[in-house]
Amino acid sequence: MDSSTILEKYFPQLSAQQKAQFQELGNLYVEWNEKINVISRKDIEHIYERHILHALAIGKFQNLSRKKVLDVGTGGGFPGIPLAILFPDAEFTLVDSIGKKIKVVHAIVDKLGLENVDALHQRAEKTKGKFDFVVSRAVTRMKSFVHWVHPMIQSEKPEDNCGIIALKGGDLEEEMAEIKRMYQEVSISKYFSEPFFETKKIIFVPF
Ligand SMILES: C[S@@+](CC[C@H](N)C(=O)[O-])C[C@H]1O[C@@H](n2cnc3c(N)ncnc32)[C@H](O)[C@@H]1O
Repeated sequence: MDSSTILEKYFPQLSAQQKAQFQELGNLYVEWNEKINVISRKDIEHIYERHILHALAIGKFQNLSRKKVLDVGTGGGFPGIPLAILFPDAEFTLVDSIGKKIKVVHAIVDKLGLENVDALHQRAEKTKGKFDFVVSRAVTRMKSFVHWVHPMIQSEKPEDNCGIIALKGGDLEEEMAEIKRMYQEVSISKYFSEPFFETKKIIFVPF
């Protein structure tokens, strides 16, 4: 499986180390997905587009360099692991309530030598610490999500941006009306031209 074409098209500044890590990442998911289902099996052949590039859309929306980032309900590491490769100077904490998924995250992080990722087997609501951004994909409705994570969001520098950045799809009007907060919706097609992204959105809830 070759990552270079699709990732380098949108991220031409990747270092040789990042390119090698992304290349290895696809191979590791193929290997692990045979043992533990972290990605829908029919999707594994599209891992670079539908999972890795999808996760990296967050990096197009917000520069996470030197930020503290929490990925809630990371499953096998999405969006956290691709973002940790893209932003080696940011600190990532990945949590999931299913232990075997965190086991996959640990194995992948070790194999890639990622030093900026901490992966914890725990429920989102129990997470300790403060983060600039909480990211997620496909975890729960935004109303519950805001409730879980709002105590954990706080920028160390009050003048900086902070909040929730979620990858979502489809019609979100009803779901987002429930949160009764300001938010921003950005179509991922703005960044990536593949038809897969036509219905995909980034939702930013500032805090
Ligand atoms: C559909 S999967 C998505 C996984 C990953 N974010 C992705 O996009 O591939 C949802 C994940 O959220 C996790 N999850 C759901 N509720 C959670 C909670 N309260 N705390 C931590 N993890 C939770 C589940 O265990 C599951 O791994």
